[in-house]
Amino acid sequence: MAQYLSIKARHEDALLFFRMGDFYELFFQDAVQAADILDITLTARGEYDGKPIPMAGVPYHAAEGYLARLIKAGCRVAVCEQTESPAEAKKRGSKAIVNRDIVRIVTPGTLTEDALLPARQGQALCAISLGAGGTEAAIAVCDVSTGRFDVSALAADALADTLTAYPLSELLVSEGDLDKPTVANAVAASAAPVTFRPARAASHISGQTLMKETFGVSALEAFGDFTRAELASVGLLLDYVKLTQAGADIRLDPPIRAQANGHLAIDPATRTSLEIDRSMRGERDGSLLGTIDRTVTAPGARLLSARLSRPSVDRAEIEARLDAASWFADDRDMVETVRASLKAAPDLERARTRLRLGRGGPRDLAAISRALIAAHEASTRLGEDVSALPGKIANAAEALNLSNSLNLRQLADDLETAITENPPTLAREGGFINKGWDSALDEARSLRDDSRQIIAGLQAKYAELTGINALKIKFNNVLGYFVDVPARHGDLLMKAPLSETFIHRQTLASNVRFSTQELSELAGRISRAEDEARSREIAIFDQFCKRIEALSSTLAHTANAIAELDVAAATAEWAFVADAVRPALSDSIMFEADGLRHPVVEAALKKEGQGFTANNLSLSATEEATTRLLLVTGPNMAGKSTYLRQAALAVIMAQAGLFVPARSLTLGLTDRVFSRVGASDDLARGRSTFMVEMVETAAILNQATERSFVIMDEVGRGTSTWDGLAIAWAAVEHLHSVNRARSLFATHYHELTKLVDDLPGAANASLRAKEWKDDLVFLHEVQCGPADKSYGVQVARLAGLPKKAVKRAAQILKQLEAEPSAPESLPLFAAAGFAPAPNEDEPEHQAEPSEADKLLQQVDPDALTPREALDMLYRLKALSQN
Ligand SMILES: Nc1ncnc2c1ncn2[C@@H]1O[C@H](COP(=O)(O)OP(=O)(O)OP(=O)(O)O)[C@@H](O)[C@H]1O
Repeated sequence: MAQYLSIKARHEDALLFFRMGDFYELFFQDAVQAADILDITLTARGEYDGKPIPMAGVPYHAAEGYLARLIKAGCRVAVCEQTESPAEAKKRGSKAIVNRDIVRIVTPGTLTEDALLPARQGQALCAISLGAGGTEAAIAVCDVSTGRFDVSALAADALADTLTAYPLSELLVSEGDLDKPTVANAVAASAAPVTFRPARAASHISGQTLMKETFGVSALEAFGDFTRAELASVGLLLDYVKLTQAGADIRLDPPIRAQANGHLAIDPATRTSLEIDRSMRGERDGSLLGTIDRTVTAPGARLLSARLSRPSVDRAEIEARLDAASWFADDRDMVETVRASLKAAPDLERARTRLRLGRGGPRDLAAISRALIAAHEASTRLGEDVSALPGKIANAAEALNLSNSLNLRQLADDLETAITENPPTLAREGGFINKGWDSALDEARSLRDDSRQIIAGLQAKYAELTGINALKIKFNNVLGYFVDVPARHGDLLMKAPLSETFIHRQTLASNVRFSTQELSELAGRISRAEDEARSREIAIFDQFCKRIEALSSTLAHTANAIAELDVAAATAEWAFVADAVRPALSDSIMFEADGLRHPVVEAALKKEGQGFTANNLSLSATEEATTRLLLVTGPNMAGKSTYLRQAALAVIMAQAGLFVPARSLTLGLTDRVFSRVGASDDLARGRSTFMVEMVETAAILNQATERSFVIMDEVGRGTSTWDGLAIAWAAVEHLHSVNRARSLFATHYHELTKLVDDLPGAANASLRAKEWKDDLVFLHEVQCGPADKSYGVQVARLAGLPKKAVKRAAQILKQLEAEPSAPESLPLFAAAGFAPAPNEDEPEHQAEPSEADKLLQQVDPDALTPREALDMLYRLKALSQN
């Protein structure tokens, strides 16, 4: 208990997994909490302060599953192992306790086990740090399971957007930054578990020191010119990795400095509403990624996911990705052969990292060998002449071809020869090295096997000696090898002369067990040979780990090449299936789509045997007279949202370097995509539906630039009609005249369609529907010009509203339409020649009080006689007419 308590005291914030033999035990409050989460038995062991100590335990060989559940439930787990064997402890005295120490702290952002990680998704542990002025920030992001490590500097108010572009599993924040609004905002937007760290961990000095230490360099220039904030974020990150790895060396690849503004910015609300990698229900199914992902390797799947989450703004990079995909798209057979080879490649990236971290096993060695062989095979399919291939494929072909690296070839060959077909997860289980690889191992094994043979022979000899045919030689963990006879023969062996050979060990209800001198000697020989074999195997395993560590950066390169090739082939494969094309990129600010479709809606309709109607869209912010803002109207359910979303998705896919579902698309590179689609409460952050809608609208109107792409759906519907209409009206004008972004604006306010008369860059489009025999038929076709009406009541009927209610709604609608105060007569529309939105930089004009105002200010109504009041009214009327 003293040992337990001293270790626990250092890890108050984590559940302590205290290794005792074959179990991890938890005590006190930890036990109560874990028993509750894991649904395991809570027992008690010993006493502390006169009270029983609550205890719960999990078997070590099944610990991964339990760990996964605890992490999912938001816990952190400190794993405490026995750092010596009981035999070693005994050397210090018969009562000595085995030494124990923390070997690792498992947190949501530092997982490496396959069982604990989704294979097709990365995990990002991210540290954020603010510069001294509070406007500059930096983030350091790593994936402990693959070794990737990125650092970037950015504006503080871009933190939230950037964070949500990563598959964030844990966010590290310095306690010194706790009260900064930009940080609080980023933390709230990220929705990942947050770990607060002492401010001293986030110093640029600590960042410098740790980085030098980790990568064994004396100067950091080789990695780039880091800002103070970047170094501080690196310090925060590396300090935490070190802490959770309990002093083991940090094993990350050298940092890649992501370019500031190197990505298409997508804010968290847009990300969610466009369902890029998660559907609204939080699942991968039904998201864009879930629909288009045809990768066959785990690193490929993670790369595709990263590209969709962080599309590029670098034209050369996007073109290079598209070149690679196009090369495959021209040759379907090539796609099939390469994918077939890659399919056999296990997750090299994570296997490599587990081995580097000392958490790997023989299965990871086999994974590396199989991945290298599969990758080599894929590279040979790409053709002899690498120079004829597009850049990315040529690079991958060279990296994967084992003939280009003697060391890798040797490693792959050796692993293939040495490691058995189905090796165990843990090296100490043994039996994973093939016969013929190591003569000392073979010798130990044959000694063991020979002795086993002799033991098998002993059974026949003893049966003959005793005349007991049912005599057996068995083995268990308590007695080791023993002679087992049915109970009725027990006495015979316990009496002379047989009792001289057979030594009684155990009497059970139906059996009696004995040992013999000869058996014990043989058992000793077997166990020594087994120990020898095991330590030989572990030594061989360690040698392989060292070779892998030495080749670590080459292997990282191989894993990247596998991912690149896989994504390019998968893009082409999806293009075949979905009839997608390569987008053309342009420098002018345009969006010209012919026959554009929504990949997810189309796939869903296809499953039901229905077709999807493709539509065109042409926007350009380059020239004044062309349409940059399209007002989209149409009945409910006509396909407005789908039309808007497919355009935004096409921008994202194209800039991710993927093909787009269209007959053709030309896209002027976009700096940001904004989407305000549908509204939901964000009660956790104390925001009502309308508030959320306005916050998102504000973000767009404040930030969208001429290079941005904006879709806005039904802005203003969360409040009263007139307020909503007024807000929508103002938003359209602002988008058109101030932001000047390429925009699609869907609305049910038909009054807005008149705006195009005054806004030269705006036009109307509508989705067609036909009334047919009292029914409504949606054509899903976009046409020029505004829609005639909403058909809301018809849609309500389709949705199954009670007949009585539908009838009543139709009646009310008729009345409203007939009333003189219908929207057409609103003052809002009288002012059709709407003045341009006031420029924010200019102070708003303060009108002088009018003569009538001045007069009114002097009047005290209570002091007036009725006669004077009437006079005053005449004077005011005269003044106002002047
Ligand atoms: N181009 C299309 N081709 C075929 N079906 C489509 C198309 N667009 C939309 N749909 C179908 O119509 C349904 C409704 O589309 P959507 O949500 O875009 O309509 P909406 O006009 O935005 O409706 P509301 O105004 O009620 O929000 C979709 O779920 C889809 O099944």
